[in-house]
Amino acid sequence: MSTPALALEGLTRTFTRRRSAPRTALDAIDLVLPAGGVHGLLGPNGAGKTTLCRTVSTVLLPSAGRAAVLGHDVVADAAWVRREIGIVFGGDRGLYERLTAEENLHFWSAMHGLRGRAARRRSAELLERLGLAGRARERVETFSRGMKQRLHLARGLVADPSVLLLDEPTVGMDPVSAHDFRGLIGQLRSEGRTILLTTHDMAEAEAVCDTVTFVDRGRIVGAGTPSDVRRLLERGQRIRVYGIDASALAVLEEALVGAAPEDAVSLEYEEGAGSVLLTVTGGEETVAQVLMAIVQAGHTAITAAPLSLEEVYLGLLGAGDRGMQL
Ligand SMILES: Nc1ncnc2c1ncn2[C@@H]1O[C@H](COP(=O)(O)OP(=O)(O)OP(=O)(O)O)[C@@H](O)[C@H]1O
Repeated sequence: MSTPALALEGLTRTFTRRRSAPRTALDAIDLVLPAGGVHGLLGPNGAGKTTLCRTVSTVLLPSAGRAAVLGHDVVADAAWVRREIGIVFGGDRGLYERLTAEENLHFWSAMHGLRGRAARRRSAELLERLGLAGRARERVETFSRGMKQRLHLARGLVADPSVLLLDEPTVGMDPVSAHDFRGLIGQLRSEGRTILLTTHDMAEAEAVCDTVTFVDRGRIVGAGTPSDVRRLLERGQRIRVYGIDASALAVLEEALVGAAPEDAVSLEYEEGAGSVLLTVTGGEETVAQVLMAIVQAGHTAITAAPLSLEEVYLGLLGAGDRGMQL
């Protein structure tokens, strides 16, 4: 097998602070990602995505375990790793707002050892490529979120890295800019680069990634391909049962006991509407058993709809403690 782009072995990062208990942001992560392609790291706020990017990019030291980029250890071979990777963080960090786009890129080119004409050529190339040539001489503070993110990406590409870490790059962008930015990610992929993309947007992961790894509370809770994600989306239903009063509710609750695992069904009684909303997470079989139990309890006024991305995602994260496999 060729050298993986990223190999994490028991990677752990704990933050210790004087007055509070230590916080484990990465908890013994094992992960191998092949060279080439877009690899998504999906997780909610606080999952550990940024800490992982910062550790892999040598900004933070691991507390335990190891991480290697293209076979080079991020601690022992930090200088090599820094040369070989590009980092793009979402949000406002890392750009000099008072400088123009061009000045920012000249600065970052200089940081990578490019001077004079070489720096100017590289900056011009990147500004052109990222659709910013027309605004090259304007201050970054006048840019939209999408333009700033494209400039961030230009900055990440200055050293022509083979591995790019994109940490929530489309956060705060309008849908059109986010769509265009995903197009750029596709282009970078087709040039043979490896892209690690963190996001909390499941649809984004499905749209651009070759593999997705779900993280929650510093641990990996699932991994698979976008078609696994698609299957997840098709999993589970929201079922509404009408014509329910308090006594019918008790009967229905009883009928559901044993029909499906307890944590696969959540029930919300809407007294005013006289209906019950059941959120069922699980495969087709679980949904079928729940529907059967409802019908057997004497109800036929039922509607069912697939779960939203958000609901499936939360269901998956909830399953993390049980060691979920996609
Ligand atoms: N410098 C730090 N000092 C103390 N705790 C930290 C530090 N950086 C991160 N943490 C904690 O580590 C955990 C993981 O944070 P991290 O920023 O890596 O998550 P994330 O998945 O990137 O979330 P977000 O999407 O909100 O950026 C959180 O509980 C966070 O509070």
